[in-house]
Amino acid sequence: MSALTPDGSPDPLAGLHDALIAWLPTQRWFPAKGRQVAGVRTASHSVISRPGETPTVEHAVITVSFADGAAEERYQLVLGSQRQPPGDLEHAVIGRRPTDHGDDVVYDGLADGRISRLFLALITENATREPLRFVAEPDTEPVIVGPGRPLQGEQSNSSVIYGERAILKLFRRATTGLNPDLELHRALRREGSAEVAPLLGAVEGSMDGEPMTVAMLQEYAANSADGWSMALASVRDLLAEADLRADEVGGDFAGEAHRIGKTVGAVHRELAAALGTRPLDAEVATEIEAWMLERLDRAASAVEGVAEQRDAIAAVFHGVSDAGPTTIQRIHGDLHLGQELRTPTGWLVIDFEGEPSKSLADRVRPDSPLRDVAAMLRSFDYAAFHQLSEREQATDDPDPQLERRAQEWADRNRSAFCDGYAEVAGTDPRDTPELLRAYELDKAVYEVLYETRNRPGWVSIPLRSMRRLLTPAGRSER
Ligand SMILES: Nc1ncnc2c1ncn2[C@@H]1O[C@H](COP(=O)(O)OP(=O)(O)O)[C@@H](O)[C@H]1O
Ligand SMILES: O=P(O)(O)O[C@H]1O[C@H](CO)[C@@H](O[C@H]2O[C@H](CO)[C@@H](O)[C@H](O)[C@H]2O)[C@H](O)[C@H]1O
Repeated sequence: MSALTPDGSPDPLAGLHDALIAWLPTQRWFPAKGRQVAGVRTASHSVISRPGETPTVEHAVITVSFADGAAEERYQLVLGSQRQPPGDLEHAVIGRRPTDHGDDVVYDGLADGRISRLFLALITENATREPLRFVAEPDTEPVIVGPGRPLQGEQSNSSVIYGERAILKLFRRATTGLNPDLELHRALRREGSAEVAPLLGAVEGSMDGEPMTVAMLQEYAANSADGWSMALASVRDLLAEADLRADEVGGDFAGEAHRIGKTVGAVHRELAAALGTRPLDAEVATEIEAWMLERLDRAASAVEGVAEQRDAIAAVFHGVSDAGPTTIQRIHGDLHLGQELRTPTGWLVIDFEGEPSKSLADRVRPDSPLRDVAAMLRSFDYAAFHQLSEREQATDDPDPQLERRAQEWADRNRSAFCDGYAEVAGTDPRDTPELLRAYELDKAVYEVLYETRNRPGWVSIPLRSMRRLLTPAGRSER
């Protein structure tokens, strides 16, 4: 463990390394939970608060190394420290750090309303606290400055909400370059998109001499519900009513699936207008197939169920080369029902960061919009079979009738989504079934890996879909 920063100066977090090693794996946003952290060192560090202000507020990028020798990863921290922080910050404490005048308690800064308030104030003032630049988007109404409330729940990053008006997201994984979430929200704002929450500001910094996105501020969609919870409620209603068809159950979701399809179609049109399109030519097709195969081989070496089907899946990926004339463009890259919010007036798409495990270069690569469409079709499958997979784990007794009904829900909502998408995008995804199937299988392979690492109890959901997509019946079920 080094006590020096890359420029040779003493590491300002040196006294905290052991505490950070213990704390990181307990954080929801830290993806490498199962792996033992071997060490941390500071890659960059700055103090945001003014001398004498309490609490002291620091921004740091730390480099994390792992006991299994895997590649190091970098994460962003906002830290607060004070001799004796208020008792309600107890849950956020990371550790103690010796100073010249005694120990300070260091904690996760976003848990402290004083610190989230400072971030909002600095964005509103377009302030610079070297090397960080706090920027309000041009022509936005300033948000009334006040403390933020940390968002609870499943997240890859960390967010705070300001009085139902704005939401600030601190990106945890530190990468150089413009974060696609900020980049695409900026582009969509320029297009006047009604399908995303308007961007209000950002915090930008630098790392290794390159720009880096620290955080992003957006309008908060008050009174919204996410598509995943709504879809699960609908499936639950259907499975509880043995005698009714999906269209007869109170919680039928098809109208919403249709609206989501229109929303995704509109986002694709806007992204194409803002950032352009290119033909999916032979060279691009070969590249896309190569990424698919590379991830298939990773999944096959980790999961037996994938290894058994490896060649059959690889054959489906040829659908990309055989697609015929079509285009590529910037896309969302990790769409699912949880990335869609139902507001009182319609649907919003959130979180344009792309798949968390991909490099930035891969996440910003133009791709077929069918990657997003396929990801949504996968999400309808997930929602349909989630309850059944829990039931099967608990009882080990599959119920074919419930399975048929879950499949009925998936088919109904998948087609409603495609209908809505085709109405707005002007192309029907079902007109290129082999290309769509290639993307759907690629997503299922990704999900098998994702679930194996993060939620092993869920892996049966994508494995089941993977098998279905390889059967002749799976081809026509749309
Ligand atoms: N603009 C918004 N308005 C209301 N809630 C939002 C907004 N953006 C995000 N959220 C809420 O925050 C959660 C996490 O946001 P997301 O952008 O997906 O973060 P992450 O990148 O950490 O996964 C979402 O599931 C949603 O509940
Ligand atoms: O939301 P993230 O950007 O962190 O995306 C990752 O996590 C998602 C789960 O939260 C994961 O999505 C998978 O599970 C969903 C249900 O929880 C399901 O609706 C999706 O279809 C399925 O892919 C996503 O793949 C992953 O990148």
